[in-house]
Amino acid sequence: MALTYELIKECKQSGARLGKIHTARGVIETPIFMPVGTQATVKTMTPEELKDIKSQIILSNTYHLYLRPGHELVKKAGGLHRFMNWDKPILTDSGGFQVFSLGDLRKISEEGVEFRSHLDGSKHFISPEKAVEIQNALGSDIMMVFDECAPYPADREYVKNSLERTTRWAKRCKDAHKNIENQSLFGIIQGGMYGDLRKQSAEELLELDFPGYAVGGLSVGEPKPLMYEVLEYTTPFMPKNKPRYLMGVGSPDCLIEGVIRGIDMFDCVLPTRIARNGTAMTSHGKVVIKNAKHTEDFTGLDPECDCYTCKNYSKAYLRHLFKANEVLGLRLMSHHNLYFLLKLMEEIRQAIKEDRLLDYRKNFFVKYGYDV
Ligand SMILES: CC1(C)O[C@H]2[C@@H](O1)[C@@]1(COC(C)(C)O1)O[C@@H]2CNc1nc2cc3nc(N)[nH]c(=O)c3cc2[nH]1
Ligand SMILES: [Zn+2]
Repeated sequence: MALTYELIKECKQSGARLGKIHTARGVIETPIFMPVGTQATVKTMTPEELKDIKSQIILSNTYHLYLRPGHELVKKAGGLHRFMNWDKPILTDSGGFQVFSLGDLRKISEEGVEFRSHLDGSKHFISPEKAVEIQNALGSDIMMVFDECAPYPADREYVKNSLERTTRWAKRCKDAHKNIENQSLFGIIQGGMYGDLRKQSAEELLELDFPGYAVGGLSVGEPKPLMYEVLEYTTPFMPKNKPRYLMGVGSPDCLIEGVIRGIDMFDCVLPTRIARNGTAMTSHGKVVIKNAKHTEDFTGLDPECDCYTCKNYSKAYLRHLFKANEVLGLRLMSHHNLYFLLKLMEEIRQAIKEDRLLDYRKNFFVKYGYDV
């Protein structure tokens, strides 16, 4: 079955919306946060634990899985869902961003991108057609077109040429993605920080009629207010009846601000990455567990969280695990951070239902310690 989006409700106070994405592997309630499982695993978490915290969909990466273990091997294993024992939806990023941010010595041409692997320096070439072939082998439910995420900052002429090539690549991806049942290909809007170029990219890609669209080229080091401004300008050009995905975001404030500006889907390595460094996102802001002040703090990580970690372990114990380099510390902190963001999205969905999203934002920001 082809992926469809059901618009349930538009928020009266903002651009936020409540929706459902219907896929062959189940329904995804939006707005949604997607835990990142770059190399076919959401680091330290089992699929059962991900289900326990109500993960509806996870993200994996074409670039990484192509380099290791190889998409042909994953295909032989029965596809990515079978390989990693995850039977819910998977979205794969196309490798465009990773090639530019991780690969080395990359050479870009109309044909595609030549780059050296960040693993062993071996030379590789990925074209739009190859990116589709890899994602088809992986069997992800949502595939992304092969695009160029323009660097930040970048001059207008570069961004314009880059977005026009990304549109040509998107067409090639669409042509290569024929008759692939149960795998939907999303377009990615580029245009850097230039409003008129964002409009041009959106209009060109809408002509290709993808079942969903992402906003790319953001969360690349630009100030948050600039990201919000570009979003504000871009989402109105995106179809109302299709999912809108903001790539690489993120932090609690950006998730709320993104939803308010009409975004339905988010992904970011942030919650799991900072967890492994010992930082927790809690209802009252960040907690850096290795801080000495937690040495004899026998209370839970977050008094308002009912996750497994917060119900069963103290800050003192978590601090001990991190000081002792115990793997359990990474697992418990990752569990909490993912639970925290997934619960935030659930509370945002509820606030949209009850037309109180802006009040929710204000209360959350005050408690978390953000500037209101
Ligand atoms: C690469 C890694 C680990 O993911 C984080 C983090 O580093 C980093 C690197 O620069 C900072 C901001 C410091 O954070 O930004 C990543 C999260 N931002 C992001 N992910 C994206 C993925 C994308 N994929 C595609 N196909 N196209 C895009 O335009 C695109 C844009 C994106 N923006
Ligand atoms: Zn918790």
